[in-house]
Amino acid sequence: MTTFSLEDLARIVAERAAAPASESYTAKLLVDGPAKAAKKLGEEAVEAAIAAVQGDRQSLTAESADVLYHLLVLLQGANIPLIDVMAELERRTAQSGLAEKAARKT
Ligand SMILES: N=c1c2ncn([C@@H]3O[C@H](COP(=O)(O)OP(=O)(O)OP(=O)(O)O)[C@@H](O)[C@H]3O)c2ncn1[C@@H]1O[C@H](COP(=O)(O)O)[C@@H](O)[C@H]1O
Repeated sequence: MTTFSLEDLARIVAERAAAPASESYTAKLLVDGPAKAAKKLGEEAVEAAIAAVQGDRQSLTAESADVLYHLLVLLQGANIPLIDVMAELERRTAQSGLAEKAARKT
């Protein structure tokens, strides 16, 4: 059991964004520009999907961590606070995904 949260990681990412790129992978990704972080996020998402299809729980756990970390770096670079994403997710709790999909098709 851990009390470590995505908010905790987002805080670390925000702090490391200001570090020299030679000392921080986070800072290096951000200095390289949004396309670099976006590419890494895409790669990690594909690796997570492959691990899921293969039923590899250990890899899926590790790749999911990579996906979440790289998503937070991408959000940091785009100046989108994690709380905005959480607010969007909270807004969606008012409706089931299937109902939302059906509403879009009419
Ligand atoms: N959670 C992570 C995290 N997850 C993954 N990674 C890095 O993401 C990279 C994953 O890419 P790959 O597996 O493709 O490895 P790679 O081939 O070296 O990557 P590239 O050369 O293609 O960029 C690795 O270098 C990992 O070390 C992370 N780097 C940092 N963090 C967190 O960010 C904090 C600050 O890190 P720095 O910014 O490096 O100080 C750390 O203490 C962690 O809490």
